[in-house]
Amino acid sequence: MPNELPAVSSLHQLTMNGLALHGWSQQNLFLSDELTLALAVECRDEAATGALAAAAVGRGAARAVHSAIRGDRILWLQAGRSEACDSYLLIMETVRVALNREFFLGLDSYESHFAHYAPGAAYQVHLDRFRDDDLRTVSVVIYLNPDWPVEQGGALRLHPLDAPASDVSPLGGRLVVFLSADMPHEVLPATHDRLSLAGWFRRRPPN
Ligand SMILES: O=C(O)CCC(=O)C(=O)O
Ligand SMILES: [Fe+2]
Repeated sequence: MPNELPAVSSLHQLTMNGLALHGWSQQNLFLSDELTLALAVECRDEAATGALAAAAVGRGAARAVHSAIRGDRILWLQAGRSEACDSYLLIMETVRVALNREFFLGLDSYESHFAHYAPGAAYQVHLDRFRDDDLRTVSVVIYLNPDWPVEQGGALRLHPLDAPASDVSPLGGRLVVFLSADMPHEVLPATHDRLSLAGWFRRRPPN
C-alpha cells in the first residue's frame, strides 16, 4: 500500500525539525514579497484608520490594558476579510496539517491578529498559553516590515529554558514558530513602526 499522504513542503519540514530539536524555528522568505507587501499595506491602512485596538493582558476579571507590559495595538482576522488574508490563512492551514502529522497535536483551529508596535512599544517577557486555557499550543509570528536594519531594534527575544536567549529581528516575510507553553519571550522596543501577524494553533477542547 503506497503512502497516501501528500508530501510536506521542505520548508515546512525544516520548521518541524527546528520545533522538535529546539522548541522554536525561524524561516526567512516564508511568505512571498508580494503577499508580505499586500498584508503590510492592509495592516498599515487599518492602523491609520484607527481599526486596531490596544491589546490587553490577562483573562477574565484580570483582563486589562497595561501598555507598559504590552504596548501593541491589534486587529483579529476573520476569514473573507481580504484576498491577502485568505491566502495567508490558507498557507497556515498547510502548516497546521504538517504539525499534526509530525507531532500528533490534534490542532483544530488557528486564530490570528495584525499587530502594530509604535516606536518605543514593547511586550514584556510572557508565555502565550493562558493559565486557565491550555488550548493554545503552537505560536506563530510573521513579520511585515520591508528593510528592517537590526539597529532599529524590535527583536523578538526568545528565552528557551535550556539554552541561551535568541533574538529574531522582525524582517518582512520571516516566520517564527515556538511552543506556546514552554517558551518565555518578549518584544524589545523599536525605533520605527513594527508590523506583524501573530497567531496560535489551538488543540481540540477535551469533551
Ligand atoms: O511580535 C512578536 O515578535 C511577538 C508577539 C507576541 O509575543 C504576542 O503577541 O504574544
Ligand atoms: Fe507572545
